[in-house]
Amino acid sequence: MNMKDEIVKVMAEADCLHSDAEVSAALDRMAADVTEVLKHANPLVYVVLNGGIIAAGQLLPRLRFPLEVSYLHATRYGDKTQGGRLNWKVKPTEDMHGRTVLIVDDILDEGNTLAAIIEYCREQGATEVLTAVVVNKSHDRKAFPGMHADFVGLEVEDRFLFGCGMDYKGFWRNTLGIYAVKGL
Ligand SMILES: O=P(O)(O)OC[C@H]1O[C@H](OP(=O)(O)OP(=O)(O)O)[C@H](O)[C@@H]1O
Ligand SMILES: Nc1nc2[nH]cnc2c(=O)[nH]1
Repeated sequence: MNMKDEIVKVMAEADCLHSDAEVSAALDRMAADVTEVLKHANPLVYVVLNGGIIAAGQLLPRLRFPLEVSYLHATRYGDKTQGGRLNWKVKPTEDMHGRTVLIVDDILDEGNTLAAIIEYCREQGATEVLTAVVVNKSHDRKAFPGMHADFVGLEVEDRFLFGCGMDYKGFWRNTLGIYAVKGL
């Protein structure tokens, strides 16, 4: 099967775990929670590329207080369904010394990605580093016991997901709804 046919088939056979409307409602709740905590903090928001693009694009316009936005690029899955060593493609460039930093990503799975980013931001002098993810995957393989995000939209089951920033072989990041690959 060629790649395009495979990509179309994966979506046709996928299980929709959360509809567009459910994700949208979760983002509303997240935005309210983030606002409550950070409305006076003048945070520096870091979007984690590539997966955090949709999360940030949907969450940030819901935040009606002053903030700055930048990006970093760190990846450890590539086209695979299991993560490897974290590859920093672009490190943060803004001065975060003394700042409250909010990291925005699509998913907290094992948490190695966010753990490394949090550590890096603290080393760079951030006063406080908070994290926001659209989904937290429920399982007992977190990077360390108690690893969690500060703001979570939805809890999802332990399957390989795509949509809302998460890719299947580079495709289908461009949905709001969240899907699980058939059989994975
Ligand atoms: O909690 P973890 O097990 O570390 O996994 C979470 C990370 O995995 C995905 O990124 P990925 O490495 O697939 O890169 P991408 O964002 O470019 O797709 C996702 O966007 C998170 O950043
Ligand atoms: N696309 C995708 N990327 C991930 N990164 C960590 N977990 C996942 C997942 O379930 N799907």
